[in-house]
Amino acid sequence: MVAARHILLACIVALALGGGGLPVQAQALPRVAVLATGGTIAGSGSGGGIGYQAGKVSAQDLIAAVPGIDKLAQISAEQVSSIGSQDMNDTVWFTLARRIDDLLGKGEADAVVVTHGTDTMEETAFFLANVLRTDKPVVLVGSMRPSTAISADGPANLYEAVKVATSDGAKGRGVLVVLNDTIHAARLVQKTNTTSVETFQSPNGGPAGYVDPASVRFVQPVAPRATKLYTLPAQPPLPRVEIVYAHAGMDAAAIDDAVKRGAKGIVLAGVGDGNASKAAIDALAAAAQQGVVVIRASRVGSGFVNRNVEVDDDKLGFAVSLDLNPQKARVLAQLLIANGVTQPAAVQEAVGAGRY
Ligand SMILES: NC(=O)CC[C@H](N)C(=O)O
Repeated sequence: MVAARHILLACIVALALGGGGLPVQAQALPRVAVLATGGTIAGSGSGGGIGYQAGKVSAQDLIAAVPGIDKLAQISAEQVSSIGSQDMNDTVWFTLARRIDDLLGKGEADAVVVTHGTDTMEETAFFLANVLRTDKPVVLVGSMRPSTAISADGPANLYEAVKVATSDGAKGRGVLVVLNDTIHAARLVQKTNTTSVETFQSPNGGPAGYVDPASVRFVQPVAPRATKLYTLPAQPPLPRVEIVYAHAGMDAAAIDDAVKRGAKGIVLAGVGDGNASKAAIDALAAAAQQGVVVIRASRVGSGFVNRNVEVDDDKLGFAVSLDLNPQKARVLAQLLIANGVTQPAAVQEAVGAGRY
């Protein structure tokens, strides 16, 4: 009773002082670590021509080119690599994942922004989404025009990425991609146009949200965290998983060769609903019989790949990628195999378990 009265009194005092009764403390800006990997956002050309080199501008210079970014957050910058993302690899991925978990896990930063080339950004985003222990905001950002281009889109995109990373709405959403005023979830995002600034789309669910001068607006609910997080081996590389691209007149050669090269997994970038010629399906079935993880995905670019429609996945020992495109299915297969998950039913369950 006495305790209850004390609490009541404390509440009344707090209410009386609130809204002006107490000195207002200037709120410290959130701390955002920018980890730079290269890409067109750090690209530089000689001017005039269309050519440029990715990954030439340093992390510090990228940030210096964004007016007002220091009003959004206390920014720190680290150079993780200086590559076009066509050269992204397991070594950089391991470094990124460990550094991000360190920065956010030890409370050295409140959010992380990764600058990255756009070609493989969706793969890095999906990889990080499946291995990071932290649930604080991690935002990948890039650009379609180099820093020296007319109307370079990098500075605006970087500004918006920091704005999203520090927004309340980003909390609990895991890894996001921000470009062109649009926010995408790591699982759904895809590069869909070779050169356009609105290249990133989420064809199987739509964007997570939008950024405008006034706000960061999420239009999708916060999805539950991925049920499984994968452990990285002590050292790269991840297990070898190859993508085989289906086409009219396909024979078994590419699949048989992948098995001979020692692939532990094969992802079919199938026609239509993850389909392929009889010769290719037979070769995949033989690979699955030998313990190779086989995931049927699609080269189409949108839509889900479904089980047991034209292909008897149950009988042949295949998993299907659902909404994952071939390049993301490949990353997941690598992580699964590295974590000892190779049975078709367990692979299938893992494909469906991620965060949207
Ligand atoms: N627009 C881009 O970022 C593509 C350039 C480069 N190939 C990269 O992915 O890094």
